[in-house]
Amino acid sequence: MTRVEDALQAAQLGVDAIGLIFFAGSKRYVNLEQAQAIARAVPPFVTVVGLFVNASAAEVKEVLAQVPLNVLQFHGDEDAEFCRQFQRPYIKAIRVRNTVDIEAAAATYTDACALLFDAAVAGQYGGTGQTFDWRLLPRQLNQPWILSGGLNPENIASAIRQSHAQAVDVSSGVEMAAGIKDGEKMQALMAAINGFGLSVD
Ligand SMILES: O=C(O)c1ccccc1NCC(=O)[C@H](O)[C@H](O)COP(=O)(O)O
Repeated sequence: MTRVEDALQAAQLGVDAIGLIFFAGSKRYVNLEQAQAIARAVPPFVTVVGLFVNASAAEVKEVLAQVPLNVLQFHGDEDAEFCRQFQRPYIKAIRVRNTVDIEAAAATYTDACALLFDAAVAGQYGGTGQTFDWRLLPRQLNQPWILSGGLNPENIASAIRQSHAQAVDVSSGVEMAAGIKDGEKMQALMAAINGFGLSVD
């Protein structure tokens, strides 16, 4: 989310969480002022996730001091020791190429509140709009996990059926332009997943 109005509409549609990207290399980057406005505007029952890519600990702490984030999401090459130092639950994003990536992540980020499985696209960390082979996903994992990567109103139901995901994370699939959400697409996505009873970010 980069705009208060998009975050409010998502909250109205019933999402469980919204994400704010503090990675300057993203088209969806938000500065501290934007982030504060969005985080303060959303209702208290919507989890505000702050997303970082290979930031320094000082950068993460600076954001935490100024923006009320509930959860941190690390989308780069951060190790578990780095991720667990901030007194916030954390999500570790994994760019999936094969089942070994998933098994290694589950063995490494044991204290993550969730693992997020995303598409692996060379030279990009996330928000790619690309799907990956959902058959690689585990039937059972001793950790909550989130399906991500190229999800949109058209493929979301099939993705959930095939992957058995209990939570999904969607970005470009509900946008009209990078960082600008499309209200109709968000509505269509939520309608498509209605009935699955899962978490949406
Ligand atoms: O969205 C970005 O611009 C981004 C850039 C760098 C790292 C992560 C980024 N997004 C993180 C997300 O959690 C996205 O929702 C996820 O990658 C899925 O994106 P999409 O395939 O566009 O739905």
